Amino acid sequence: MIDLFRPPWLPIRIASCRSPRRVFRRTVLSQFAKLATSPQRRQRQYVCGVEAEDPHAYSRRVYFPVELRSVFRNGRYVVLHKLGWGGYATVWLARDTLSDSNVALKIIHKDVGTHELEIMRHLRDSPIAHANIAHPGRKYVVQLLDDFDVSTSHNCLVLDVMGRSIASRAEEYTGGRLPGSIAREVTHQVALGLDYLWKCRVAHGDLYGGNVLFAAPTISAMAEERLKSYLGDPELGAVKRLDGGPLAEPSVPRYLVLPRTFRGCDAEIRIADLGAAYLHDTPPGTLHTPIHMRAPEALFEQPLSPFVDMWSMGCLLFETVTGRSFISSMFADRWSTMEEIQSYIGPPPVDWIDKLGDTVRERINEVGLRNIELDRYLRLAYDQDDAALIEEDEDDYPIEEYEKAKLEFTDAELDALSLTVSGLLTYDPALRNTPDALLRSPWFRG
Ligand SMILES: Nc1ncnc2c1ncn2[C@@H]1O[C@H](COP(=O)(O)OP(=O)(O)OP(=O)(O)O)[C@@H](O)[C@H]1O
Repeated sequence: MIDLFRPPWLPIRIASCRSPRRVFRRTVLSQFAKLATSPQRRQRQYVCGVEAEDPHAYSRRVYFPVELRSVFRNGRYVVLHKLGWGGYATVWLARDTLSDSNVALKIIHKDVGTHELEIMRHLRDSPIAHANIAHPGRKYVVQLLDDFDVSTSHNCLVLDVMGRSIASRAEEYTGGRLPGSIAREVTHQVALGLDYLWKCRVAHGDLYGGNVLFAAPTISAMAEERLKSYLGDPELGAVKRLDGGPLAEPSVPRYLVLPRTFRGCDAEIRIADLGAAYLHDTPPGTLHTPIHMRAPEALFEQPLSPFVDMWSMGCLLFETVTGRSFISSMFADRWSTMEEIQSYIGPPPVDWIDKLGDTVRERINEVGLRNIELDRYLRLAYDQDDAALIEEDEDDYPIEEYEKAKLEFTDAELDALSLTVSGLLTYDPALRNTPDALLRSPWFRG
C-alpha cells in the first residue's frame, strides 16, 4: 500500500534552496494537469512559437481575439501588452486615455464571466458595499474600475494592474518564504480584505496564495512613453496552421503575445480573481479552490458556507509564514488531503463519516493516523525541519540538505500564530473564527 505520509520526493537529490514540496507541486504537477487536459493533446491544428494561451481556444471562441494597439470603449482603452491568461480569459495591459493611467483589461467569455462581473458590481454599487466604503480592508480587494461588452460573447472587466502573486514571489526567497515582516503584513492585509468582503456578504471561494497579488502602483501611474520604453517590444509568435495553409478563421489572431508580469511592490496586496466568489446566502455546491487548500466540508460533501474562506485563510497563513504547504502530500488529491488533515487535527465529525458511502467510510476508518499536533507541525514546518517531519522514514529516505529560511519569529510570536491558525483549521465551520475575530489575533499585533 502506498504510504501517503511518506513524501515521495525525498529520494530525489534536490539542490534547490526552495522548499522542494512546494516547487514540485506548483510547477511539475500543474504543468502535468494542464497538459493532461489541454485540447492540444486532442486535436492540433495550430502552433505558435511563444509560450502563451492555446490558439485553439480562439478557434472555439473561448477567447476574444485581441492585438496590440486594439482600442476599446470608443478609443478610451489602447492595448499595450499582455498580462496573462486563464481558462476563459485573456488579460491585457492598456492605456486608459481618459484617466491617463494604465489598467488591466480582463476579456472574459460571458458563459463564465457574468458571475464575476455581478460580484464585482455588487462590491461597487450595492447599498451594503456603499455602507462599507470606508472599511480599511476595501483597498486590499481588487476593484472594478469599469466594464463593458466587447462582443455578444465577451465582457471586459477593467481592473488595476497588479504584480506577481505572493505564492510566486515567495518561491524567489531562500526556503520558499517571504521575509517575516512582509509575511506578517501580507497576512494582515488579506485578513482585512476578507473582513471587508465578509461585511459586504461576499465569500471569495478560491482563496490561496496564487490569488493574492502584490499591487503595482508604479506601473499603474507610469506615463505612456516611459511605460513603452520600460516594456520594450513585446515578444510575438505568429500563429501558424500545421498543414501550412493560410489562417482562415477570423476568430484566431495572427499572433500571440508572450505575457509580461511585474514584480509589484512588496508593501501592499490585492485579493484578486472573484470568479468563484458568491454571496453569503447563495453558497455553491462545490469549490474550485486547489484541493490542498479546500475546506474539509467540501471534501466530505457537506454543505458549504462563507466559512470555507476561513479554512483557506488558515492554510494561507500556514504557508505564507512557514514556506510550506499545510497539506504536504505530493499528489494532493481528495483522499490524501482528507487523510493528512486527520493527522493534524484528528478525525472528522462522526456524522460527516456516517453520511459517506460504505467504501469511502471504510477507507476513512482504515487510515493509520500519524498524529502530530498542529502546533508541533507548524513549528517543524517553520523550522523547515524535514528530518523531524518525516520521523521514522528517515533511514529509508536520506534527506538532502537545502538552504533553509532564516528563523525570524520568536517563540511567543509562533505561539500567537499557532493559536490563530488553530482557530481557523477546525472541521466545524461554525467553530472557525470570523475575519473580525481573526483580526483581533495577537499574531497581527506583533
Ligand atoms: N489585474 C491584473 N493585473 C495583472 N495581471 C493580471 C491581472 N488579472 C489577471 N492577471 C494575470 O492574468 C492571468 C489570468 O487571469 P485570471 O486568473 O483572472 O483569469 P481566469 O480565466 O479567471 O483564470 P482561471 O482560469 O485560473 O480562473 C493571471 O494568472 C495573472 O497572471
